[in-house]
Amino acid sequence: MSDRARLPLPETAIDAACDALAAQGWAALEDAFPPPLLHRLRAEADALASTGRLRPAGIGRGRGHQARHDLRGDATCWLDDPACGAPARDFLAGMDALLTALNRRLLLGLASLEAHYALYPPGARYTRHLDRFRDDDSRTLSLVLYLNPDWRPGDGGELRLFLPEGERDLPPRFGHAVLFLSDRIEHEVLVTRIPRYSIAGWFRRRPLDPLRA
Ligand SMILES: O=C(O)CCC(=O)C(=O)O
Ligand SMILES: [Fe+2]
Repeated sequence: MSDRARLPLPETAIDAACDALAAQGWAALEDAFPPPLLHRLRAEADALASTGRLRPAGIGRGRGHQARHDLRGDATCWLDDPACGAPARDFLAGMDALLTALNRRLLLGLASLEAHYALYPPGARYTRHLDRFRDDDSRTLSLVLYLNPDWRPGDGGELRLFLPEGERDLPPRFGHAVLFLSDRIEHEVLVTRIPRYSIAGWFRRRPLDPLRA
């Protein structure tokens, strides 16, 4: 079966994710993505890394943007960059279907997804933060998909969620994904000991005042 035929994600996985999002503000999606697509995404991320297309990320937005490698050590490339090809397009097309399903079930009013490949080199981390910018509240639902076939316990790079009941560490295992409410769930990427690959994305609502966005 082609990747396209296996996307959107299985209805059962989407239903379970919506239930978890409504109940607790976050959801793990384990093994919902087709492995051939995951391997193509990882190959594209490797190619971007080896051709210098991944750029050091920063924190904040617009004039508040700063490079702070002590706080955030990943390098990124947006999936709509001309350097990205069919794997990124197939992923984005599948996520369009997920967006529609999320809107139908949870009435979130999501309008678009922005997503980037991210590579955290050994020693990198991303300290505790919320994904919503102070001056832009359109990021609504965060999505992270992990692309690390060789990850083993002890390699680090877990995503730590700060939840009312305590901390929860999610390993960046190949094909695992997590969704969480961007304005609600504080999180942190623990120091990784291996190169850690992912796609991080944000489903956005239309800004309330598009002229100011
Ligand atoms: O890669 C992850 O697990 C989370 C990344 C993250 O928090 C971000 O890019 O805002
Ligand atoms: Fe984040």
